[in-house]
Amino acid sequence: MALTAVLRLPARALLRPWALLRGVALGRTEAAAGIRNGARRFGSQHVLVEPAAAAGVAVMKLRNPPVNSLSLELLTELVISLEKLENDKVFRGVILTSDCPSVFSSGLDLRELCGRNPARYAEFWKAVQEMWLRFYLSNLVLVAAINGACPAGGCLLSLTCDYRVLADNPKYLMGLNETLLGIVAPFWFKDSIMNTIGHRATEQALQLGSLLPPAEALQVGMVDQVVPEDQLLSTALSVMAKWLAVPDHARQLTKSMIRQATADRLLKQRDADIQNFVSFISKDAIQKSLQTYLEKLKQKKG
Ligand SMILES: CC/C=C\C/C=C\C/C=C\CCC/C=C/C(=O)SCCNC(=O)CCNC(=O)[C@H](O)C(C)(C)COP(=O)(O)OP(=O)(O)OC[C@H]1O[C@@H](n2cnc3c(N)ncnc32)[C@H](O)[C@@H]1OP(=O)(O)O
Repeated sequence: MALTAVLRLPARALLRPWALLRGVALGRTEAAAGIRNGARRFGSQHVLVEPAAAAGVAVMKLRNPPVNSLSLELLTELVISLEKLENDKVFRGVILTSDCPSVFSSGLDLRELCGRNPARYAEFWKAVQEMWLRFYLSNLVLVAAINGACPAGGCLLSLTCDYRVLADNPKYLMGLNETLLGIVAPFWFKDSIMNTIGHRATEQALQLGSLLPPAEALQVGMVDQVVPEDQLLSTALSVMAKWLAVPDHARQLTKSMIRQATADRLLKQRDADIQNFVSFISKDAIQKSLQTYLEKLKQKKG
């Protein structure tokens, strides 16, 4: 089912997440197999959601091969999937991870930032904002199990989580590298990282566009734990158990007390932020810079 068709579905369908997601994305056979096995397994084209072994926990996997770039479709499906889990009283926590080998997410889809018209840029940026706001303020416990490279928008997505566990692999670099592309991380990207690693570390990481290997990401506080790759999911589940031992209402109000002010800064100026983005990204110099970066990425293999 096309994304536009999903968005046209009636509101009551959106309140019945599993029916919707099953219909959206799984072929009849796969959906039937999920029910037959007694394990409900749901998904959309780019997001797979399955219950974890632990009660009340879902695993949400990004699957937009090859590198989980955050396209308009993936961003929209992420938000819909999270909303479904929030509306399903069964779930209290989500482990966010990748279904693509060696990449958690390559960040915003660069094809969304190049050669599009202003209306499309605006639509895309609104979806980026929405993803950040919904994940950052989610009342569920979100644990990122980072099983691959995590640059830029991928890092932002992980920063919305309550806890980050990174698999120990020197190739799994993480950070907000926007300056290296000749672009500027917006204030709410900056707020997200500054709330996590502090003022001084942000000054360096953001200006230098640092992509840190696991040991350095841990040292600076960008992640909370680094573990061998084969222990990533079990560690995420242990962390989740600890967080879920706290009564939801007390934890949720505390989370909101800490995060709402940061979210409000964007909420108060969403439209201005979109206009700012559209005008910035449409500049010839910025487009040239992004095209050059994309070309270099493509030539890397050759
Ligand atoms: C005054 C102004 C004030 C305020 C500013 C106002 C507004 C703000 C303006 C802009 C803000 C924008 C914020 C942007 C955030 C972003 O997230 S931009 C994206 C940044 N991402 C990256 O830099 C990562 C790039 N990718 C990689 O480094 C690597 O691909 C990888 C380490 C993730 C994986 O490496 P490999 O496994 O080796 O895979 P390949 O490199 O071979 O890639 C495979 C394939 O995928 C394509 N690709 C990679 N990343 C992206 C991407 N992000 N988007 C689209 N496509 C991507 C890559 O080109 C390859 O394509 P093919 O060659 O196979 O066609």
